[in-house]
Amino acid sequence: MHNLRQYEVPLQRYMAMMDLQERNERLFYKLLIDNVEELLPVVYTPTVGEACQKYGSIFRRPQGLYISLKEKGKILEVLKNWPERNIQVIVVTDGERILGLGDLGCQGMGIPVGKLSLYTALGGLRPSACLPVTIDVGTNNGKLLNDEFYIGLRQRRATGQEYAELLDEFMTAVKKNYGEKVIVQFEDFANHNAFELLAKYSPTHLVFNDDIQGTASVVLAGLLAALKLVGGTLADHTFLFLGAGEAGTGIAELIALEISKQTNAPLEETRKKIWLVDSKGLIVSSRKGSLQHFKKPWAHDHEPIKGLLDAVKAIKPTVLIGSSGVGKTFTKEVVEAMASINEKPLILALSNPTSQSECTAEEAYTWSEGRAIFASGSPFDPVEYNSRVFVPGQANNAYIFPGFGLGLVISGAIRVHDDMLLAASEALAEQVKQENLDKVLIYPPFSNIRKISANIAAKVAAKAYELGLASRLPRPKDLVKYAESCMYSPLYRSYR
Ligand SMILES: O=C([O-])CC(=O)C(=O)O
Ligand SMILES: [Mg+2]
Repeated sequence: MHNLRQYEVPLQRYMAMMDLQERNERLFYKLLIDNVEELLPVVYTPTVGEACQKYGSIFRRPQGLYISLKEKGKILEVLKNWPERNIQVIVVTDGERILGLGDLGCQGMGIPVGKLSLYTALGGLRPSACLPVTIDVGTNNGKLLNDEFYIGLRQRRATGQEYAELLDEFMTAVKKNYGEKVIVQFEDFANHNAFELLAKYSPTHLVFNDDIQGTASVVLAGLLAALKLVGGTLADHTFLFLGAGEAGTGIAELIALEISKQTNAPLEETRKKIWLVDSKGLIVSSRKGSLQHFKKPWAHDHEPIKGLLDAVKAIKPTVLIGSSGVGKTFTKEVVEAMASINEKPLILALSNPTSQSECTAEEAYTWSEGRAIFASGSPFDPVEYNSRVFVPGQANNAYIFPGFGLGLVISGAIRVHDDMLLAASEALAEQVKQENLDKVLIYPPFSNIRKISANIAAKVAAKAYELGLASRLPRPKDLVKYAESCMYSPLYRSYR
């Protein structure tokens, strides 16, 4: 840590950590686990975003497995080339929508690598059981296509049938090579592919889209915890989203599902408390004809409204959620409008990395005169306002996917079910203590994350057993203890 702290530039710390992962994996994990709050922003969001942008020029040794269009017809062979046989989790991207940074082609490899290092450090999966994969179908990023250091195929993205066939060969090869119980986590695909891939492979594979489902679960957990500060039930709230892509519609759907479970009202009804704004304005029924299919459930009856500020004034939300990937969109006027409608406005600026955050923590607290309950996808330091210290929460799927995956592994689950996402949310919300709420913090600190992950894993596994989706029998009695006993620790053995 002493050596690492000599570097002042975050990207240099990232490179030093990647070198360490290559040189001494056990020490890498020991360091990451013991200094999780300090190192998470280095190996993960936000620094991993910059690393992906500059991946070609900082490239030293390959990490992960690249599968390109050139491997078509040979993907099973390529998988067999990977030195580890016993894979439990794959994180795969095609690099088309890396965080809120857009198409970074196969430089997106930083994301599967980073996510999987959290699977090990936060969720306790063995490093050798983790396989990062980047599917290289080209890139539409002109800057990268002309960059002498670009490491991927220099062509525009394959689409349509060519794309679908490559992905299908990959999914088939994965199941053939690793069996039914390998988790495939889709990460940072563009909307048009993300929803389709999830729908297509959910019935036959153990698949999970972190941007749709993981983000939804972590946000729902924060909302459940926030109810202890604002009072009422979820059904008493009105939600407004800026951004109607994977995160926005995924979160909206999970909130609607939870309200429906709590109140026995049908989903079509509970969805009506949730409004979404996209780049063309409020999503309303008159737009239905031209909406992408994943937005259609959110087209409620209302006059058309163009901008976010007018939408806030018209809808009067109690909760404002940013999931558009566009930074600085929660302006002073927007936050002030939220603060004039609500005594304690709940504001979540989820887009990553920090540059894409809808507003900063300081802006949220200052513009709301210290009344906002705020969390963000990327980390922000505590803020002092009017001699009070506010600690912003990090509403990042890193809280959920490692424990969620551990729960799938320890139960031998063969499919993901929405009820498991709800179970994960409840498990995370339970870990928010009064001392956190006293600081207006709606997430627990990351310093306890392995304990949190074990609890999430236990709840997810319990749900898998309940639903008849678990294949590891008999069911262990104490699932928390069992989860903990399965977790990898980078221990140094004593030989004396
Ligand atoms: O990687 C993160 O920090 C969260 C995430 O999945 C994304 O922004 O796409
Ligand atoms: Mg993501």
